[in-house]
Amino acid sequence: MNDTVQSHAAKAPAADKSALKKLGAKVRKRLAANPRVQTVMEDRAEIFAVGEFLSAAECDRMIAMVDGVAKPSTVFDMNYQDQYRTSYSGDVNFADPFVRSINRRIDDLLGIDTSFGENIQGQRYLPGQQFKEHCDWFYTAADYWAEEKAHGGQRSWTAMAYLNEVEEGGSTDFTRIGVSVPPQRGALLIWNNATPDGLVNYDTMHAGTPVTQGVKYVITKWYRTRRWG
Ligand SMILES: O=C(O)CCC(=O)C(=O)O
Ligand SMILES: [Fe+2]
Repeated sequence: MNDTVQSHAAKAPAADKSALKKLGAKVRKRLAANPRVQTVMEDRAEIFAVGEFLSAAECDRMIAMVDGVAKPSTVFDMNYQDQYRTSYSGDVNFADPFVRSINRRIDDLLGIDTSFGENIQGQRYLPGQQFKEHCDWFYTAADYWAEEKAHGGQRSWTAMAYLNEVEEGGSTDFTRIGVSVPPQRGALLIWNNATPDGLVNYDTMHAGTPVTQGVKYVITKWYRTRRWG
């Protein structure tokens, strides 16, 4: 455990615990009933995948949109200058009918109220770029938490789609549990950021490892525990 994590664990109350527990159970049940959903891991962290969730044509269309919005990434106070997340990112236009249809499909797959979902974010990694180890859930001891708490609360599930094959590197590594997912065009990776009890799950720590050759495109959608925005 690093210092940040340790101080968080000491100070953090279990924010949105019952909502996270409920949403965990609801989505878990829905995914289990879907034969397209593969289980990547389910004990220390709940991680699932759906192959060919997006068609090649949909991936290409999304890639063009990501290229249109990608700028240096910022992750709250850990910003681009810190070299923490060096990929370029940006929200794709949520009002675009194509983006709305992809949004609906992800909402429907997970069975989460569409109002809980943040806007889809696109990311592009060039050689050498990465997103270092992090958790998608919020540190409730951090300054940004008051704002996030008022706008949807804790993050519950993450859904991330790979839009292209990467020549080399760029896997998504769940660093504490030894799970490494290589980019596969059109595949959707889904995970619960909380434990079945509704506490933030430290075993969901993950990284977008450096791309060493080629380029990597992904879209990410994060869900809250309540209406976002
Ligand atoms: O690009 C990846 O593999 C990981 C991206 C990620 O962790 C995120 O968008 O939260
Ligand atoms: Fe992440």
